[in-house]
Amino acid sequence: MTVAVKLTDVRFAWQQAPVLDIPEWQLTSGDSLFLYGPSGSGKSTLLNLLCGVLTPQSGQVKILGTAINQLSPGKRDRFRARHIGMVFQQFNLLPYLSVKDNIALAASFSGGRQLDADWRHTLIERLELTDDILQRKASDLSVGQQQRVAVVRALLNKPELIIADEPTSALDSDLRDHFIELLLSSAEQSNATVIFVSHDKDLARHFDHHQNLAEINQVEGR
Ligand SMILES: Nc1ncnc2c1ncn2[C@@H]1O[C@H](COP(=O)(O)OP(=O)(O)OP(=O)(O)O)[C@@H](O)[C@H]1O
Repeated sequence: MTVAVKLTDVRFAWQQAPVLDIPEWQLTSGDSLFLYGPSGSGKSTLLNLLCGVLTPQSGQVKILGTAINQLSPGKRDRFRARHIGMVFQQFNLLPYLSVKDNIALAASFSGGRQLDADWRHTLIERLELTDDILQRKASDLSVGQQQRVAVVRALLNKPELIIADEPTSALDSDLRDHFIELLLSSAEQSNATVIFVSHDKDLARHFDHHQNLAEINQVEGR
């Protein structure tokens, strides 16, 4: 069993206000985790530490054996592009580009990885992005369609770690379940580790493990 994520003595504060104090936390490669906790408890902050968008004031954030918080900003960006797929609340699609071009743009950030054209095709089919959708501008899509494009983009480069932050908040319950099944089965095909944050506890049943952030975070009242 290899370790995908390992945090040691991680502390993070926003302007002197402590948000996270995590003595130790780890995830095994290929696991899927549903992470929950009340609003303001630090879930998004933790995800941003995992993908190196934020760095902790102390401690170590190891992703796939690399201490991401100790890399220079440029190396961190390259590491993220190569190894981490992110599906966040705002899908970060470029509104004036077509869906096809949004996907092509993600492929160009592959961090030097060779794009697998068959995998791209499989993802587009699984997430039911029809030719009509592929030609449309991202700004003309429904929220559900944008979410599906965001998943294709996140999985395209076969990242070892997939981080999703409330990606299904705008979907009805049938679409939501379908979306998660697609996300998880696509991740499984590339043996990726998945961390999924949501307020909706009903979604937990899709995941191997469930954890309340309060179980690993020692900051009082979070
Ligand atoms: N950019 C920021 N500047 C200052 N404080 C921040 C910033 N982002 C978050 N915080 C604070 O950090 C704490 C944790 O916020 P975070 O967004 O990580 O929580 P969360 O669990 O993801 O919440 P939610 O479920 O509502 O999205 C909150 O008290 C929040 O006000």
